[in-house]
Amino acid sequence: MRMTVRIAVAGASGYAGGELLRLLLTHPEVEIGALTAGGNAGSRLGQHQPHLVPLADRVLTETTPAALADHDVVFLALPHGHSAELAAQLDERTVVIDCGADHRLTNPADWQRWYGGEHSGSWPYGLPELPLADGRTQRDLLRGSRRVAVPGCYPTVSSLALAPALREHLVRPEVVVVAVSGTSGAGKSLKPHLLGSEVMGSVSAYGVGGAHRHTPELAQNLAAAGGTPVSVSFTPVLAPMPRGILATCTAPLADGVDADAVRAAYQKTYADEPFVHLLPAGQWPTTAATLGGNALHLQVTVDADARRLVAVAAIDNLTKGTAGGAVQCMNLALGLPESTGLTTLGVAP
Ligand SMILES: NC(=O)C1=CN([C@@H]2O[C@H](COP(=O)(O)OP(=O)(O)OC[C@H]3O[C@@H](n4cnc5c(N)ncnc54)[C@H](OP(=O)(O)O)[C@@H]3O)[C@@H](O)[C@H]2O)C=CC1
Ligand SMILES: CC(=O)N[C@@H](CCC(=O)OP(=O)(O)O)C(=O)O
Repeated sequence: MRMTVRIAVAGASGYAGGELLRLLLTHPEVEIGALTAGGNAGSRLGQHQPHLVPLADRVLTETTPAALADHDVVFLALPHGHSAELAAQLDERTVVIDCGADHRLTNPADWQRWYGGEHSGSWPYGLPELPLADGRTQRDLLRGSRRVAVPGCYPTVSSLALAPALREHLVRPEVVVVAVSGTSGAGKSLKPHLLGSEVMGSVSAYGVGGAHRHTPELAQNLAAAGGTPVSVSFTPVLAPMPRGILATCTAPLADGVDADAVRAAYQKTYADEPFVHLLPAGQWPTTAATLGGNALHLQVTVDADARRLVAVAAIDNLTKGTAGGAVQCMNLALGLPESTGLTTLGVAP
């Protein structure tokens, strides 16, 4: 049965907001309502998102509860800390999907340590494919939900790369993740380390030594998968490309585990997942193959000498890593088929 879902996007001038609109424009059940921004309210959307031609002449309005009222679904693509107060003023029946971090962490002490200030509480975590220790997947907690916290882009790719190994107890719960990201992960606002002359022709680590705020989010996800606390060493790396993340994830193998057991577990876990693409043995993910699509490309093997599992995964940080994941969650919340309006097709070369 066809339904018309009226949606609003707060933060429509930003990278995440733009990607949401690119996907929602081809979603068969969606009608696009309010588009809001901060300082850029009053300007044309086409000035900020020239690729969204059908919406070019829409004018951005201020981000207020009144502007977002009377929509079936409100996407919040705002900087951290802006969602809670706004969401509290929206009707409880409205589906609110927050791309920011405000409601991702379940432990208030983690929120205080990594973000500071009062914790606004947690919402169902929007990573449908995440396998859980009790045999369910996270999508079971998202069906019909009126509030969803979309994951950070690094936790999306690295959680799905490692979760099957933890759930099947193929590794010890001590993981190491090194993930290379394109610059759009940092948003549009001006940051000195993201100036063209600083980024071009160079790859650099940041947030080194367990200092990145995605560390507790990843630990939370992997604990949910394995049913036991997981120690996480996470190092993000910035690369001179606009989109894409490649995460290399390793963990010590449990006794007796070999490559066949690892591959079988990953095949079983993701066999029916439309957006997790386990590559044929020997083929390794590239960010280029994921661009513009909602697929996570994954490969896994063992390093027999080092006795470690090695999983490598790639996503488009703005699609599967933000907006595509958010649309999956909207579909689940509304009872639509989860893949509606989404594609695994990338853009190449
Ligand atoms: N980029 C990514 O890969 C990912 C982003 N996210 C999350 O999505 C959210 C948006 O990120 P992103 O799009 O990259 O960021 P951008 O900086 O590109 O966009 C931010 C948006 O928020 C608006 N905004 C900023 N301040 C205010 C304010 N005070 N009141 C109302 N609107 C405001 C901006 O409007 P204006 O143009 O008027 O300033 C803009 O539309 C963040 O929480 C981010 O953490 C999550 C996963 C991945
Ligand atoms: C390259 C880059 O700077 N990436 C961002 C992560 C973006 C992301 O996933 O977002 P949230 O802010 O929603 O958690 C960073 O490291 O802060």
